[in-house]
Amino acid sequence: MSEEADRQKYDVSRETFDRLTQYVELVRKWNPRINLVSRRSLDVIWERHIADSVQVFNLSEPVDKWVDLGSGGGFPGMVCAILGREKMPSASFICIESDQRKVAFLRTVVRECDVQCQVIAQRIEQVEPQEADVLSARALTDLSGLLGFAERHLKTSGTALFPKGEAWKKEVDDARKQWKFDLVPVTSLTEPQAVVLKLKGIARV
Ligand SMILES: C[S@@+](CC[C@H](N)C(=O)[O-])C[C@H]1O[C@@H](n2cnc3c(N)ncnc32)[C@H](O)[C@@H]1O
Repeated sequence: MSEEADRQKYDVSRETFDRLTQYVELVRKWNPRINLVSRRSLDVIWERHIADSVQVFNLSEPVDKWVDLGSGGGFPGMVCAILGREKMPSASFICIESDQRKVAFLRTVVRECDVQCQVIAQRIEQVEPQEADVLSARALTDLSGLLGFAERHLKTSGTALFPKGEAWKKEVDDARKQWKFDLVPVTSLTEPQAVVLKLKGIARV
């Protein structure tokens, strides 16, 4: 596919596409040292990680504050911050990550790609409550664990966006023993068995 077709597929400006391209290059450069994504998935980084993150971003209305937990190499949080510069210019984006090497990577991306994103280098449990409008997290922990983090960091009226693999229904059943929430499972555009769980009204049972 040509670069222009790719850009149109993600529906972003030339400037945003260039930032994403620069970010992908940094992931490729740092990956052998700190394993940001699996080596295999590096070959399909656009289809697997960028597209996965773009679809999370596209599930949100414009908001003021977006917080991504356990951001690792920046999926989906850093991609959302890059898209947000163009599409949600008044939003602030925050990535929370406790691994210092990954934090160093994320801060390099912020600097070199000129992204507006705060990187908090602490454990999620220790960061002061964030009152986020949107909370995202991919590949961090099971849904019950994520809802515990949402209780701390998501506004009562906020939305959680959690990509999940094919075992998502079991995670939802388990979580319902302790939590109530309104759920919309959105079929993943990158993997037909996977979903992005969109949750609101999260509260303990
Ligand atoms: C499996 S990786 C997923 C990274 C990224 N979200 C992705 O999907 O590519 C999980 C990340 O969460 C971070 N993490 C795990 N527990 C954490 C905690 N309690 N506080 C902050 N970061 C945490 C790890 O350091 C790791 O980078």
